[in-house]
Amino acid sequence: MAQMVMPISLFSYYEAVFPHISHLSSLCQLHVYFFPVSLSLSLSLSLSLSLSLSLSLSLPCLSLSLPCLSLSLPCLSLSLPCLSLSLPCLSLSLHCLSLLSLRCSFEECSATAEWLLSRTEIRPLVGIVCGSGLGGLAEMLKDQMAFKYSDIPNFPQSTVHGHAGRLVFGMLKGKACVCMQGRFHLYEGYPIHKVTMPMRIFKLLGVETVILTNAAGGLNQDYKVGDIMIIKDHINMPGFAGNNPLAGPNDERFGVRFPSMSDAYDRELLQLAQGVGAELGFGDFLREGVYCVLGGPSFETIAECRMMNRLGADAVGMSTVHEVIVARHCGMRVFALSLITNQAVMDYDSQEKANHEEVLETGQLRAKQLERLVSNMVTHIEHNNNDA
Ligand SMILES: O=P(O)(O)O[C@@H]1C[C@H](O)[C@@H](CO)O1
Ligand code: HPA
Repeated sequence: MAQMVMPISLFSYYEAVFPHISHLSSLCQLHVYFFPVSLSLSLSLSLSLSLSLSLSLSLPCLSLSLPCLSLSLPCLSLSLPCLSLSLPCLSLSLHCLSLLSLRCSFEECSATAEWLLSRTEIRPLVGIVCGSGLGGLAEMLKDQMAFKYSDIPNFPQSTVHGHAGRLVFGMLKGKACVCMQGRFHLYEGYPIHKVTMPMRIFKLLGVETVILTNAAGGLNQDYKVGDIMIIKDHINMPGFAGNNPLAGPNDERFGVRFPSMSDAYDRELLQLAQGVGAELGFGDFLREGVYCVLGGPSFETIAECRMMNRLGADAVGMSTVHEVIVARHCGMRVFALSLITNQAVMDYDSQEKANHEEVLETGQLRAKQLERLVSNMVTHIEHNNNDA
């Protein structure tokens, strides 16, 4: 009897059972067949073992699945085949797929945080993320203890030039800090949960305040290359299409299901930055504005830049917003800065073209001022936990 391959119904099936898995297709290959009996086999590789048992009822146009058991053990590398036997109307399947690791679960983040805490005595209250070409911020830390991303369990790897790929613990003007010398971007191919996972690790390390920096293209016609823009708000373009790092089941141990974002950028920290900037004599190039994130890696078209500008964005980039959402979700205070490394091209007569080399060069030109602004701010930030 003819068998019908139903890959689409397979993915809806899996999304019903594991709604948090958005990158399943890249991990395993499965076939679903209708009619008398079907057998399918799959293999999955991952850093954690997860076992799930589901009961599913399949009719030609209906597939109903009930997860019965779901178990995951972080930090164990194992791959097991999955065997599923289906009968026309009723099927019972046991899936030994390493799927839950994709979520960056609480257990996985805790394991990473514990791994780090057991290797350093520094208990950071401030977490810093260095944008493209701004890794010099990490060099300001005294009594450093640095870990290569490739040595940290569950941590993604930096793949972009200008992002060194080191997590540096140390003291900045007497305050314990941890600094990501290199961040992750959607365009590197990481699932959005993985891009933002370091924020949850920051939280579990004890971080209370996150300072994020990035390189961005200036959309506001008053901005000049080299300006530093304090981010007062953002526009999450990928979020409009449902690409939000909090999509999927919510783990209340991190935060609430529906976090507010109207207070994403801490207003006291914003005021503090204005004050510190004025004291340092940075008034001429210190701005305050709205950052718009796109997925990248292609830079924007002229029409896209004009559109974003009309929507109220002052600068455009490819990062930060996802991290901010996750940091706020788990209750950390957020302050963020964009260095305007290039003018976004808004005019069809212009010969300018955005390019990564220019981004890195401008980073070098303003690096020292940006470092002074951040380090002076850190000295003034007050924390609940002052034992560190
Ligand atoms: O990590 P950030 O946002 O600073 O990096 C920006 C966006 C792209 O990754 C890159 C483009 O030059 O710089
Ligand atoms: N667009 C997007 N991301 C960027 C830019 C830009 O012009 N400059 C630095 N990062």
